Parts: sequence; C-alpha cells; structure tokens
Amino acid sequence: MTDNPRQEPHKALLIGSPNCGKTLLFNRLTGLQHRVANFPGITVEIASGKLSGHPGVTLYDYPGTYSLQAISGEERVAVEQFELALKDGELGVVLCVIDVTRLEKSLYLALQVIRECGRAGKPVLVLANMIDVLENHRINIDLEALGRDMGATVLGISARTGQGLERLDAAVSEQLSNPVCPSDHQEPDILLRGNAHQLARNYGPKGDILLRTQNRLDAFFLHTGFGGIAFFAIMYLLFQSIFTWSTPAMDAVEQGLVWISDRVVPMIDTPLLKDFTADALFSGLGAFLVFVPQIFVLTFVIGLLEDSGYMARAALICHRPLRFFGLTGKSFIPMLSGVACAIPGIYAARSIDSPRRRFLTYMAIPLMPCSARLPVYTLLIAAFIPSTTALGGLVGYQGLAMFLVYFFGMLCGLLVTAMVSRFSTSEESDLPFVLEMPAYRLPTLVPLLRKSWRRCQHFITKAGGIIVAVTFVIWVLGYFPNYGADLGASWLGQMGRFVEPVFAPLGLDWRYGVAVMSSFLAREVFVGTLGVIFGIEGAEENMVPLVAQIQNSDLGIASGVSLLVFFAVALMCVSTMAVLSKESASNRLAIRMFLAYSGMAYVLALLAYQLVSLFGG
Ligand SMILES: Nc1nc2c(ncn2[C@@H]2O[C@H](COP(=O)(O)OP(=O)(O)OP(=O)(O)O)[C@@H](O)[C@H]2O)c(=O)[nH]1
Ligand SMILES: [Mg+2]
Repeated sequence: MTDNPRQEPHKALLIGSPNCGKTLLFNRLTGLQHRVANFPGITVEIASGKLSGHPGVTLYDYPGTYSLQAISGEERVAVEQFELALKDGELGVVLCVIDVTRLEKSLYLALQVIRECGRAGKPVLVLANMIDVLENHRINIDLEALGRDMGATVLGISARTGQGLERLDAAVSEQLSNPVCPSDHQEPDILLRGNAHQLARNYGPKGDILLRTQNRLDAFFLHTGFGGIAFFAIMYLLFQSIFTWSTPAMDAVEQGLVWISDRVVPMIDTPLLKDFTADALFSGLGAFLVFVPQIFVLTFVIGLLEDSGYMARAALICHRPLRFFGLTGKSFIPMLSGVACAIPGIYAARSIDSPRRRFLTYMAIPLMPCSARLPVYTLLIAAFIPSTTALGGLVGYQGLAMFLVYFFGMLCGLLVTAMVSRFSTSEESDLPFVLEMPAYRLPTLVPLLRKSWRRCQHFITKAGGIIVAVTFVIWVLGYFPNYGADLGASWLGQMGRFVEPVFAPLGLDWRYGVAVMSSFLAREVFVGTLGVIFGIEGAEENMVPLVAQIQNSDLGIASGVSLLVFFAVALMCVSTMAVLSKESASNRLAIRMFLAYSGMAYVLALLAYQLVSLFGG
C-alpha cells in the first residue's frame, strides 16, 4: 500500500435513480464512452473504468433504480450488486447521484443508500446533478442544508458542463484517506419515504418554473389527436431523412471510390491483381462502404429523438396500441433501438418487468428494420423506384418506399406477437404500466455526432471482417478456373446453378441466389457479394455503380419486391442469435425464431412475387 490514496486499489460506485445522469458522469470521470440517452433504463449492465486522476480507483456505473426494492431486471442488477459491494473491503466510497431538478424522485433512494452505507460503515457522497438546469432558470437550492438534513455531504455538479467536478475529485480523495461514514440508524423505509417527500418540498424548486414548458409541450405531444399526428409525422421524417440527408454524402463516397479506382487500377500491371483490385476491392467492398453515411444519419436522427425526451412520449402514445399486439409501451424503446441494431434492442428489453411481454418483445425485435438491412433496401429501392419527388419536393418516392418497407417489417413483428400472445396461455397477472417521462431537453450536438460516428465504426468493423472474407472467397470462386472470362462457367456459377431452383420461384437467377445465401452470415454481405459478381462480369468496363448493374440485369420489379420482403423478415444475423440465447437463457428461442422467420420470409417473398406479377410487374 502507498500513502497516496489516489494510488491505492479502491472501488467507487455510482448509484442513483434512472435517467439522473450517472452514465454521463461516469463517462466524464473515466474518459469512456458508454451509452447515454434521455429516457430511463438505458444502462442495464454494470460498467467499470479507471477514475481519471486516481489511478488506483475503479469506478462502477450501476443501472438506475428508484429504490432498494427492485422491480425490473436492471433494477435487480443494481440492488443485488450494491448489497454485495457494501460487503467488499475495497469499496472506498459510494457516489449517490440525484437529479436536482426532480428531487422527489431521487431522494427516497438516496436516503436508503445513506442508511445502508451507515450500517455497512462506508462513506457516501450525494451528487446533486444537473445543477446547470437550475442555474439557467436562476433557481438556488441550499445544498448544504439539504446535506445536513440528509446526514451526508451533498455536492452540486453538472455532468453535462463539468461544473463542480473539481470539488468532487477533492471530496473523493478526502473520503478515501479519511473516511467519514453516515451515522448508523435503523429508520424503516416507510419513514424514509415520508422524509424524502418532506425534503423535496422544503428544498425543491419553488413554483412550477421547471414544469411549465414541459407541460405545454406534453399538452401537444401527448394530445389524443395532435399527439398521434405528430408521432406519424416524426416517424415519417425519420425515414425521409435517411434518404434525403444522406444522398449527397453517399454520392460523394461513390464518386470518390470511382475516382480512386480509375487512377489506381490502370497502374497495376499484373492481370490477376488488377482484376482483384477492380472487382473485389472496389466493386465489392466499395458497394458496402457507400452506405456508411446512411447509418450515420439514421443514428443521428434517432439520437436527436432520444436526447430531446420525445422517445418516452412515443412509448406512452404507443402503449395502448401495443397492448393489442400483446406488448407494452415499454416494448417501444427496445423495438425502436432495434431499428439501429437488434442487439442493443434486446438488451434494452430488460426494463420490461413482465417476462411474457419481454419474450414477445424479443420476438418482435429481429423484425424491426435494423441498419444492416438499410444497404439492401437502399440498393433495391434505388434500382426500382424513381428518385423524383411530389407535392413540391415534400414527398420523395424513394423515401416513401423506404417508409413502407420499414413499416412492413414492423407490422410483421406486431402480427407475430399478436398471434403468439393470442395462441399461448399465460397465468401472469399484468403489472401497471409505469414509465417516467424525462424532461424535454435540447440535444447536445457534439456527443450526438460522436455517437453516430462510433455507430459507423461499429458497422464497418462488425461487418467489415466478414465482408472482406466473403468478398475474397466469392471473388476467387467467381474468377477461377477461367480467369474471369465467363462467370457462368466459374466455380461460383456451378454452385449457383445448384441453389438456383430454390430462388427461381421468386424470379431470381443464380447470381442473386448466391448473394442471398452469403447474406445469412450478415445481411450487409448481400451488397458486397453482388458488387463482386457484377464486378467480374463487367471487368472490361470502368467501375459501374451497383444500382446501374442491377437495372441492367434481368431483375424484374416483382423479384425486387420479393427480395425486399425476404430481407425484411428473415433472421440473418449470427450476433443477434447469440445475444437472444444469452438474454433468454436458452438456445431454443433463437433457433426456433431463425427457422420460423426464414420459412416465413420465403413464403411471404413468394406471395409478394406472385402478387406483383399479377398486377403486371
Ligand atoms: N442538462 C443536463 N443534462 C444532463 C446532465 N447529466 C445528464 N444529463 C442528461 O440526462 C440524460 C440521462 O443521462 P444518463 O447519463 O443516460 O442517465 P443515467 O442515470 O445513466 O440513466 P440510466 O442508465 O437509464 O439509469 C441524458 O440526456 C443526459 O444528456 C446534466 O448535468 N445537465
Ligand atoms: Mg446509465
């Protein structure tokens, strides 16, 4: 052991009610980048990191909990781990975060935490977060007096602006070297609840200053009529933005790749290497990279909705309709997270108290149109739907088509849960739907941009490895044995003919069959595989965008629609299946869902093909 408390091995933990800013503070104190959003229940697992300036201290970020009597899954994690931590000799200090703009909600837990720390002989600091909001409204709270009444030191801080963090740093050092524990008392919970209420009344902001704007916005966004219209308008804008805002950046990436390819490829002398660079590197990998800007925009817009506080309102609006499909309003956030990626969506479902509705939510999430489907949808829509607009540029046909495909996926998810919930019996009694409405806030731009960038990096690295490998294998199979002279006679062509009968009823030739088969590893592989296949076919020409290649192939609109339907339904993601198995604690659900959704995807795609063909497609 050293004399310096900053060097000694210690643990510190952050506990507090949901959405009070623990993770934002954790990120600031450790330099890590864990997920922060403006609705309750974001953190579901305990995270840890080194406390900056205290090399020996590990800081733990806990899921939010309203009290030490846990109800939901993530609350249980927090409460159980907190009880264990109190017995841990290395625990140096407990940091209990309260939301100073909503004292009533935070104080009961804080009083319980102080009592338990007193019993266990652990020091505790209460961090009154969001002090910046009070200052913006010129509201003052006597934190010293509040601390005296609570029996612990209360420090005013802002995890957003960094205000008060130096004092926090000094206070942590002080507690690590000279711990001062709260007094050991046995006040029962019922008394603490009354005290919390009284303290909130005595010290909380007077008048309804903080509530007035919130109430006005809620009167609109939760209005039976306007609220519903606003909901659809916001969702529609979300999907339009994916096309309209990202098109210039996508075009730029595409043009950039063509520009580089035109300069690099002619410089290569070896024919084999030249073909590989043109067909596999630029056509295959390039086809996939073009979609990165779209992922960026999608994450950014969802982030705007999350940070503004609208997401929880959307969950409330959706509660009633979702009940009809066997779900709850709490399923909305996991499902909408699933629009970015199914994996965080599945984790987010932990906040659903009812096991039955949680399982039903698991079933819906893989049908949500995740960002891995986006490249496939964009490619096919761009190939078949004109890029013109109507109503003075307000409605873009491609954006509208995207909205419909997304809607189709979501609808399938809801129909599946409706059927499963109707046909399976349950003894479970229903818990009331309780969801805290977070404050409306202006989103902060830089963290949002950073978050979107991280999502793109994840998209590239997660799918990138598989895509590089598949692209290479597909290129080798398509290029040999006749050195790219005849794709149909290549090894890939021969294999393609083998799977062709499966895809022929959908009007798809072997090239599309091979691309679909390869995308069972990860959906994004579809565009890369097609890029390589068309790249080999068009080896003599300059790099031609994949959309033009598809338009020139014999793919009819009926087949295009059937492909869209297939991708909307099939569960083609190994990582999702692994997380599903982990969260549901069995492999059965994931395997059954894989088989059921693959079969359903094929049948629905066939139906779509027949229907569109019937109407002259
Ligand atoms: N204005 C302001 N906003 C803050 C502050 N701290 C956090 N927030 C915002 O509050 C919201 C919730 O922050 P998180 O860090 O995710 O809260 P959490 O306590 O970890 O929430 P859970 O993980 O759900 O328990 C986010 O929108 C943050 O940007 C602050 O000091 N000031
Ligand atoms: Mg958190």
